[in-house]
Amino acid sequence: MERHREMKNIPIILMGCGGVGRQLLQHIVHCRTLHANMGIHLRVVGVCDSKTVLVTPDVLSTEFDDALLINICKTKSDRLSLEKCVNSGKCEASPYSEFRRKLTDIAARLGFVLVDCSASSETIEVITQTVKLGCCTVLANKKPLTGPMEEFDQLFLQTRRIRHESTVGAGLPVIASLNRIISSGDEVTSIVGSLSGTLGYVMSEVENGKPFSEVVKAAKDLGYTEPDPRDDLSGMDVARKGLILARLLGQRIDMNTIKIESLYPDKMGPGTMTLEDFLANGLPLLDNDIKERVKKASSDGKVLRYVCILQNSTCVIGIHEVPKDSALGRLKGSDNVVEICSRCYEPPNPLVIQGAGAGNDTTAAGVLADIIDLQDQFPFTNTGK
Ligand SMILES: NC(=O)C1=CN([C@@H]2O[C@H](COP(=O)(O)OP(=O)(O)OC[C@H]3O[C@@H](n4cnc5c(N)ncnc54)[C@H](OP(=O)(O)O)[C@@H]3O)[C@@H](O)[C@H]2O)C=CC1
Ligand SMILES: N[C@@H](CC=O)C(=O)O
Repeated sequence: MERHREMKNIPIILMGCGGVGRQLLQHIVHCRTLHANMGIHLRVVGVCDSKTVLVTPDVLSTEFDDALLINICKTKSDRLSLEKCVNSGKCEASPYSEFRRKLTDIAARLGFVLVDCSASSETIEVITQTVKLGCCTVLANKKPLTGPMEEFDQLFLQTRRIRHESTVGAGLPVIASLNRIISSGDEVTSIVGSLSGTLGYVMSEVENGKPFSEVVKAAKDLGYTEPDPRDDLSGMDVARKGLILARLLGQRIDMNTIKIESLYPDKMGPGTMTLEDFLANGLPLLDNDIKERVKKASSDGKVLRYVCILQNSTCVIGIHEVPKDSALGRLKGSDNVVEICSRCYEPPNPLVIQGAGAGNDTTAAGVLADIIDLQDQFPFTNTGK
């Protein structure tokens, strides 16, 4: 029997074609049948990186076909320019300087989901502009949510059109769970967690006797770290997650109110050392100190974990010695754990969310689920079979 089904076409423009962005495009291609059965078609009409913007010639009627999407992934993973894809499908390339104008032009004609898989602090303006024009946004990038409070407020004026699950805990349902608790009037009293896949992995590997410098490089190769792993080691990446959670709880705070412990000295920072120099020469200088801290903790039956504590309107971030048999102490690899205490989830029985907290696959899966979650913002466009 023929089943007629209403379909939704959801146009997508992707910013950032690195590990997460490429994986997202692959997930979109692999999920075609699943999404078709759900009555959804994800129509990618634009992709950009830091230098080039690719868009379809007519965003109202054309889209990147799957062969082009796969070619974009291959081109970027071979570290070539997106311009190389122009001959392999229906698309036009422009320099990044035209990006903002192009996107706002498109947004005036077509509602789309602007997906931010970059690690840039410069995307906030175009996100806010297009959302104002009626578009939706999905973020893996934490920076647009962790700038000045006014930027956050501006963006969240359109809260129904914003999803950002992957900004905390990668694909884990941390934001969704917290939003449900908040919207039910259940007052959150604390959130304690190991929120960095990189630092979780690093701490559990140094515990096994491996040198700090080696495991940081391994975390980078596994796709857990930020583009510059110092963003993880400085605690900034965790601080951004802490700030996002705090702001969701209604705290009107900025990054400068968060107490952060860095795992490297200022003199090894991005302002003074190149990334290459840091990885080759800076990191090994930190091995001994971490080894000694691991040894000391172990002599007390404890292990080191990099922890974020949100309590009494403060956010504190740094290394703690925790019992080996605690929820934090048992963490392995890149897993995150988040414990939320509230009236309904009173200590010692918090709501616990645990699982893979970094990696391109799980992060891109979180982004894709967010896109699908926005389907109600898009009309039925045709009747398919
Ligand atoms: N990896 C993980 O486990 C997780 C990552 N995230 C977040 O996902 C985001 C992406 O991470 P990842 O894929 O690992 O990062 P990558 O460094 O692999 O990729 C970043 C991409 O963004 C592009 N880019 C840089 N600046 C801009 C800009 N101004 N406009 C558009 N694109 C730009 C880069 O372009 P070019 O190729 O030209 O350099 C690159 O393609 C980050 O914000 C990260 O914090 C969140 C949760 C988990
Ligand atoms: N670098 C981050 C990636 C996810 O946000 C981490 O290690 O957790």
